[in-house]
Amino acid sequence: MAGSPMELSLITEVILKAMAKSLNLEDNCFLEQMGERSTMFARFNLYPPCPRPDLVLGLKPHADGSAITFVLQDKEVEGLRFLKGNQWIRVPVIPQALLINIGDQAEIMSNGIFKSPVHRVVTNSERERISVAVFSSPDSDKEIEPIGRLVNDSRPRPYKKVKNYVDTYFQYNQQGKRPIDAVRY
Ligand SMILES: O=C(O)CCC(=O)C(=O)O
Ligand SMILES: [Fe+2]
Repeated sequence: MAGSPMELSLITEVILKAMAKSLNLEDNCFLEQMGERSTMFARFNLYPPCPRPDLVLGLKPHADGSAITFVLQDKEVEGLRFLKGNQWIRVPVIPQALLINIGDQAEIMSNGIFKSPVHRVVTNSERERISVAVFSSPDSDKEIEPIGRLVNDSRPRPYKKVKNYVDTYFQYNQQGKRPIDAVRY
């Protein structure tokens, strides 16, 4: 499995460079905001079987606080859903695949061009499900902000400069609010 911290930090670099390229920006512009000491933390999720999936979620709706997130899903049991419009879209099981998700900090750096999608996990009445999520975030001492070239009259800048967004994220999440709203003008 691709998944050692070294490999994931290399993949983070490749993805952030490709994202910058796709917007005709300097390859390293997102990476520079990540700083020298960008961080990665892993969350291991275990969703036990639940007799009432209609009543109980495995993980409540949220968007990730990272720049990007890697998710290694269960090899057999699906459960992840992304919100598109007002519909929850099912993510299929693809054994060994790493799902890469955009987090709030990539939304901020890209001035909202890349969206950090809301997602949730449903429970399964018969089977347990496991997943591993690795959150790749900027150095907590580094200030991030929308890249200057992405700010213009038709896309004014909705986000303030922010440092240590992960802290804000957890405070807001705790209160049941969408953390990215804390850094909007
Ligand atoms: O269990 C999953 O597939 C996704 C987990 C997730 O969204 C998270 O840990 O933030
Ligand atoms: Fe998530």
